[in-house]
Amino acid sequence: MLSQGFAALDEIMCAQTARAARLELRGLFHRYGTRFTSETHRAGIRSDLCQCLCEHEANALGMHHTASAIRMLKAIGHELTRTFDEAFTVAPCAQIACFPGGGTFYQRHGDNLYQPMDPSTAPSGFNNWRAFTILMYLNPAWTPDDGGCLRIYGECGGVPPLTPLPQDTLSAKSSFVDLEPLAGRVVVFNSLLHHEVMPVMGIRCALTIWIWKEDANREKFGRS
Ligand SMILES: O=C(O)CCC(=O)C(=O)O
Ligand SMILES: [Fe+2]
Repeated sequence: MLSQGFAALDEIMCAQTARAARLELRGLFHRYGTRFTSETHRAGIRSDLCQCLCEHEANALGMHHTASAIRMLKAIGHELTRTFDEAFTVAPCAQIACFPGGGTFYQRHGDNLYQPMDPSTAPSGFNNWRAFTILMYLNPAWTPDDGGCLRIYGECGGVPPLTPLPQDTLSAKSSFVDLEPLAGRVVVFNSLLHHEVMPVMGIRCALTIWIWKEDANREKFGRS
């Protein structure tokens, strides 16, 4: 994974449980809408319904399949971070997200960004302290007509996980892979890698957990 910056693991959760978790997510959004700010919607960056949800909150809401999916993602996160010497934290809560179809999308972005600065004005640094993104998809019977592939661009800086990427790997010309959001599929990638959700025609649900790198940015960015 470290040489290319991402990995996909299939059938980590059985299709039945993924289907049940997806129903729970859809039920939650149907009942309560989303607490997530619509800033990013207004700016045309993303058009999913999305919010933060912890395992205990999922259980309290009776979303037990979702809770077990969050637990699974966190366990994968803990396994992954055990393989590094550096200090990482697995975020306590997940992001839950459903794209309602109709061409909804999440435009190309990095979950973290490295901003090289002129050293005479400001230190270079990362935008936040996400190191790895771990996603699980919950979409049984997904077909190519449903769209919604996760497109991951470019190459990764490899070890250590937050090695800045050369800027040209982030250019529009960089190569990409498309991964379908299949039920039970887990995708892990370096949070610096650019990625986007291609136009979604079906209803596409996913859970995300981020792994944080403990560093000076922690003070700057807080625990969000
Ligand atoms: O759902 C996906 O495949 C990716 C979502 C994403 O990029 C994000 O929430 O930052
Ligand atoms: Fe992202």
